[in-house]
Amino acid sequence: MEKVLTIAGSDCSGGAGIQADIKTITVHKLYAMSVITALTAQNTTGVYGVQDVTPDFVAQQLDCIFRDIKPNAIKIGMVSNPDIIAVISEKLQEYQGVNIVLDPVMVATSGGKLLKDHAVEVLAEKLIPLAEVITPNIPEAEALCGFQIDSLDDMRKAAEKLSSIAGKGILIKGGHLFSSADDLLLYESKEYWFREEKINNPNTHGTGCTLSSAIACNLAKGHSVPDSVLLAKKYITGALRDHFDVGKGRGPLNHCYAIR
Ligand SMILES: Nc1ncnc2c1ncn2[C@@H]1O[C@H](COP(=O)(O)OP(=O)(O)OP(=O)(O)O)[C@@H](O)[C@H]1O
Ligand SMILES: Cc1ncc(CO)c(N)n1
Repeated sequence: MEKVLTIAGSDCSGGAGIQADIKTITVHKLYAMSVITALTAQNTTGVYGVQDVTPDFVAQQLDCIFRDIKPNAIKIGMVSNPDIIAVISEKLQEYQGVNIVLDPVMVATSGGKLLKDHAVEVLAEKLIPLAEVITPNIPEAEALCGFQIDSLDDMRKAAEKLSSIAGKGILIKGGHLFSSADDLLLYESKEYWFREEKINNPNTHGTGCTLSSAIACNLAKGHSVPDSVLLAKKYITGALRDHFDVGKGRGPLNHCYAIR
């Protein structure tokens, strides 16, 4: 059985972060491991507290995993601050981590900040180049490339700009744009569009975490990058179509119905 590691923050309400990743990896019938970068006190209505793990303890968790069980793919989510980013970058290079999918998490669906402002440049310099695929949503892509994205054509321009800092694939998620949920992958200078109708479901807490860990699962199974994104897009669309409704705010996905 392939092993997938998630390096991310904990969401105590179970919708995003480590919890969403472990559910996704398990539904893909793979073995899940986790390195926790931060504890968050959050639920479907907001993020109420963040407690970062020390960089040394993040390093210790990574050492324990890589000295014992080598992951076939790695998903990186919330990384919180520059020191945590630096340590993850060093360790992934030391242990030659493969199939790295980086979700540059900055702000939660409910609005809470999950990455310090001054950490964006460090993320771009130290982690983004190591990734097989990065998966920014529209606001994250705007923060990384420095201009506003209002159209599918702007998504294309942003992907091209990001290809100068990203190692390989760039997937810009269109979930935050108007009426469609079209995602654009730029991989090996080729464009792939993954088009889906926008589902009228306000419960999108954890969609980004789930999509990136599903891509990591598919890479671990040996699929190509474009095929991994296609399968992950089907997974997320299936989970959204279930119209699961938990909590008082922007609710989570139902992983039990993502693959039928
Ligand atoms: N209402 C929707 N209908 C269909 N697909 C959606 C919808 N909202 C998001 N998606 C899809 O879900 C995936 C995640 O995109 P999104 O832009 O929501 O990520 P995100 O903002 O990083 O998520 P989060 O921060 O909530 O974890 C993308 O494939 C996107 O197209
Ligand atoms: C821990 C964590 N990671 C990522 C997100 C983004 O959805 C979130 N809300 N919480």
